Amino acid sequence: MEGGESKKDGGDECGGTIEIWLRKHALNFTRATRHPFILSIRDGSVDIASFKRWLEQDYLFVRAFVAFAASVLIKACKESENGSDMEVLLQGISALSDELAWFKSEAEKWGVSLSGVSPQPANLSYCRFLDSLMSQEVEYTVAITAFWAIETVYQDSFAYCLEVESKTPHELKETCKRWGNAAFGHYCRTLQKMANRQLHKAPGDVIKKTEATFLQVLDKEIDFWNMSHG
Ligand SMILES: Cc1ncc(CNC=O)c(N)n1
Repeated sequence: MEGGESKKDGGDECGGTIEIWLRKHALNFTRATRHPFILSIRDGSVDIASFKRWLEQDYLFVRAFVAFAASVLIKACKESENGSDMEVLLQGISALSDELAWFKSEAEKWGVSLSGVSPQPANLSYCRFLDSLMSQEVEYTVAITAFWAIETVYQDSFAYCLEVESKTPHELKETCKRWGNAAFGHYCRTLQKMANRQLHKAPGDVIKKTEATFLQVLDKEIDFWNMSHG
């Protein structure tokens, strides 16, 4: 621990609320980040049709995620103490712009057409959930924690596919690096500190609501991976 700074603001790497929840809900977190689809990428047995299905659906998801990210940014702007949160989120949105461009070029590479894709039920359900979190009534604490969880599931999942022992096919390395790279890992840890800081000063009912939302994100992510089975 470096000095008292991280303790005071609730950003404690081992004792923050988020770290407690990650231990308490380790089974759910593992289900979301070690899904059979991810394991199949990591061991090289991945079915390319599954990968293409995931790519199509995730492109649609990310378009909805941009709107959610913008809503989190607005909440951060309204919380006067969160000047630096606003900057982190703005950078995140800027990265999503590159990400949409990446989806288009990746789809072309795989001969996938993104224009005719319709969202699967699990995707629709996840997008509706994001919509519900965009409401003005949803506290910044709830929204920033959901945002952290959504980004972190991808970071943790794809970083696992890049570990030295992994047998991830060469053609999928780029995809894994998109979310599994060290800079994205750092971004997720920054989001985690932001969420912890909010939770540190939140009233009990908001903390409860945030924990339930975190668990909902994990369930939605599992359902999303399940779509790749077809
Ligand atoms: C279903 C899902 N969850 C998280 C992410 C990662 N965030 C933005 O890209 C994603 N692309 N898709």
